Amino acid sequence: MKHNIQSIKQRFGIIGNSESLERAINIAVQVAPTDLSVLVTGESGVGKEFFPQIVHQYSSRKHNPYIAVNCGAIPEGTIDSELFGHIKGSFTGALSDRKGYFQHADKGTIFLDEIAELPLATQARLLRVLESGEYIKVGSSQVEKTDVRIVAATNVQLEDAVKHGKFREDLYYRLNTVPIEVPALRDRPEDIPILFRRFAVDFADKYQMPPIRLTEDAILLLKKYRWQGNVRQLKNITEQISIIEKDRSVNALTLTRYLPENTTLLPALAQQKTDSSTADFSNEREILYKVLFDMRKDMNDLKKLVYDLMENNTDINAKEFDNSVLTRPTDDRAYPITSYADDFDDIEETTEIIEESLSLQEREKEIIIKALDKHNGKRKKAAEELGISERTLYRKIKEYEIN
Ligand SMILES: Nc1ncnc2c1ncn2[C@@H]1O[C@H](COP(=O)(O)OP(=O)(O)OP(=O)(O)O)[C@@H](O)[C@H]1O
Repeated sequence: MKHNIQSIKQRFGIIGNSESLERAINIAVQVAPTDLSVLVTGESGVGKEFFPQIVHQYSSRKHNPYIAVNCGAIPEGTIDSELFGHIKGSFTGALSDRKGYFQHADKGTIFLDEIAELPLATQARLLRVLESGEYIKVGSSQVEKTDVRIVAATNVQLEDAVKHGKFREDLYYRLNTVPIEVPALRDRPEDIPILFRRFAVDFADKYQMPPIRLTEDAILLLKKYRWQGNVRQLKNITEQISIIEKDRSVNALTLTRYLPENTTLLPALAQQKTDSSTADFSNEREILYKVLFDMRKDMNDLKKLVYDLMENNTDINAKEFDNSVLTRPTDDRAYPITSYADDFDDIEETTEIIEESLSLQEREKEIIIKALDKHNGKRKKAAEELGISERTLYRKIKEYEIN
């Protein structure tokens, strides 16, 4: 059956007309009626979650269960039991028999997100399901059968994980029967303005305000930006601007205040909100991070300028300073420096303080620990409060070795 790509996009709320995105959608629709496994790849925030849904909805399994499992959010100790179930008494706390997702999803589709996070032992169990539909519940010796279509997704290079012995090669080939690559936003800049417009209209609706619009220079800037956090980041920034800016016409200058320097840290914090009550908290923090980043950049520029001037033994006149270096993005005020001698100590001191407080990774770790403490170690709640996805939190916990 031939499906109209526009109606598919409309049905799933997918925005964008780029060839690479449409190609990915077409593959999903074409492979849907078969029972082949599908591996969806692409950077974080590109919209991978639409694809298993397309595969399910256009398959003969569409009236049966669709179960999405975030492998990265389940602790290693319980993942086998979650996926395959367990029998009563198989471990402390196993007070009764439990069905696993593979049993629940029988005759349907299971979406295994963040597949690279699966421990090797679980990978072996999964391979068996893929090859024969068989699995064994934790603590049991009885072989069970299931009829499940598997769609997996990952934002890491599985080939690398295979090379490093973290992912089974046989499982990789078995999953990768049909690969779907979802393009990064920077590789389809033509989709950026239309995504922005749609999000702007959606947030205008949500917050009962007129939609924000971009000026020409702002559109150019958006298209040039690297979007490490992809569509999720674009959506998040559109939301921030929609809430904060009174002037609904947004130019490039305004926009720069919301575009973080490209770092690995900020996109992680620029995740989609899950709960409106957490929106203010995380927005505030993101803005604070951005201000700190901008301040550090300004201070470094300033330091360099002062050292250069010192070295050249030049007579310093504040008026000769480039105002952009002395302008802080928070309020657009210039901070005039009247004499080098008077201010150099202050600058050094301030730089030290700022650099200290700008050990952002430390700060991030601290914030994560606080959020976990506050919610008695409950990752779901902590992730909600932090405005990041549970799997991002899981990754960060591992990265920072938080116990
Ligand atoms: N083409 C698109 N049109 C509309 N919304 C999109 C599009 N792509 C992504 N989004 C939105 O961006 C956000 C992130 O998408 P999604 O959760 O699918 O990303 P992902 O690729 O699964 O990322 P991760 O690997 O971090 O899980 C969601 O709110 C999603 O609705």
